[in-house]
Amino acid sequence: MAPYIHPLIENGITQGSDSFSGGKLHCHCASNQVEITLNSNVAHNHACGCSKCWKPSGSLFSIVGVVPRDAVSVTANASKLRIVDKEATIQRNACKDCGVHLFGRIEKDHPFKGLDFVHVELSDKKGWQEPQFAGFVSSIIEQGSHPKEMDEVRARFKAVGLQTYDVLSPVLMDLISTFTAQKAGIRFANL
Ligand SMILES: N[C@@H](CCC(=O)N[C@@H](CS)C(=O)NCC(=O)O)C(=O)O
Ligand SMILES: [Zn+2]
Ligand SMILES: [Zn+2]
Repeated sequence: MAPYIHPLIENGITQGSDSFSGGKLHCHCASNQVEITLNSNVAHNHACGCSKCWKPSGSLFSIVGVVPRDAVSVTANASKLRIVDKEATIQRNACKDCGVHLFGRIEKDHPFKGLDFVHVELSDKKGWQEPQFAGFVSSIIEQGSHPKEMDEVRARFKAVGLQTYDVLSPVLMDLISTFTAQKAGIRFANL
């Protein structure tokens, strides 16, 4: 059986709009949905195969992007949110009833602090940035995907025009290493 990556990929990638300025995300509860409002489009939207990012049922990957945390507000049923793992770098706020992750936030010193991680399929609007690449691809093996299926998974991404990486894209890896270098006292001119 062909690997099922994620609805935003399997239903055909919809290109985002440059003028799109955000919308509301809802959890999967039938009533009293948790709602968050984003006053921004996402950036660095990508498929993530890691075990910690929320995936819709039947999908091998999560699709996750970032927004400035100032652009995120919880606008309904905040009392249903709980942090999945308080020790994790990304504190993923999930609905305690349906399990959907609404937003992930970084509180510790980190290159991506200030950005919240969100899943745009929780919105019914169009215009969100389309997925740009796939990261943490090999991590799906840790959740039970057979190692021999990996060629097929990577080929599926390639077929829809997305590069695959086993950590993050070069742009994001460079951002992380730049932050680490600066922490160690290295100064770069003209960044
Ligand atoms: N192979 C590990 C990778 C986990 C991982 O490092 N995830 C990345 C991508 S979301 C991360 O930045 N995690 C930080 C965190 O979860 O707090 C897994 O699948 O659990
Ligand atoms: Zn819910
Ligand atoms: Zn992840």
